[in-house]
Amino acid sequence: MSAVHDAVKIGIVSVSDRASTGVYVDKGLPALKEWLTRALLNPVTFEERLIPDEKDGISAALIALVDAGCSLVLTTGGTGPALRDVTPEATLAVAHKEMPGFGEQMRQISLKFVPTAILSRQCAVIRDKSLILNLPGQPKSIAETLEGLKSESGEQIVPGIFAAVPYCIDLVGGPYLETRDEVCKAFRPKSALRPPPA
Ligand SMILES: Nc1ncnc2c1ncn2[C@@H]1O[C@H](COP(=O)(O)OP(=O)(O)OP(=O)(O)O)[C@@H](O)[C@H]1O
Ligand SMILES: Nc1nc2c(c(=O)[nH]1)N[C@H]1C(S)=C(S)[C@@H](COP(=O)(O)O)O[C@H]1N2
Repeated sequence: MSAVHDAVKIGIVSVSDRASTGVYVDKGLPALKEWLTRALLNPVTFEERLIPDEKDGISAALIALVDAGCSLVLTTGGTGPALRDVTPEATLAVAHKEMPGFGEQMRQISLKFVPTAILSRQCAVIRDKSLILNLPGQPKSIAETLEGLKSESGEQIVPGIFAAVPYCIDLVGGPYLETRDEVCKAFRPKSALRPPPA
């Protein structure tokens, strides 16, 4: 498997005052790893951070992960309206480009799960050759936004945002990400599809 799929380094960042100080056990990093391992065929190396809701510390972690070669960086937590929620500000502070479609689509998807979806200010940006994506803090929101909503028979009712992630990473010069269709069917234009190995 690993011979035919590009290796990828992914940064995962859980932003939580309480989990980072041990008030509760962090469920964000395990949920991110579980979903990404299930969804991707590529061999993945994870770079993990569990940090408090501090803007400068979050920005510094994002820069360090991009500089370490992470093609994709996912954050969870700190996207709401509370005073301490500053993950979107910290993300925008390191942006070279904003990718507003991801935040818009994630809020649309999340409305299928919770009426408070619009309280998340989650955003996505490009920095160098990396895509940085904010997800809400509720651990269950990770699979909800990445994978979307499926019926009991597995039929996709609302597509998750991860379907657009592999092509986005192609466009910024990153590795060729391939997904398990039953978890998340990635979309690329035909002209961008890599021919299967002979
Ligand atoms: N990293 C996490 N691990 C486990 N549960 C979490 C985590 N982050 C959030 N949650 C759960 O989701 C709820 C809402 O998350 P939210 O990000 O709003 O937390 P918060 O009120 O900002 O506090 P904190 O930053 O201390 O996690 C929390 O009350 C908690 O039950
Ligand atoms: N898919 C999904 N999106 C969600 C939620 C959720 O449970 N599932 N929670 C909402 C709530 S209650 C809040 S306050 C905001 C912000 O959450 P955060 O501050 O933990 O990032 O995300 C929203 N988006």
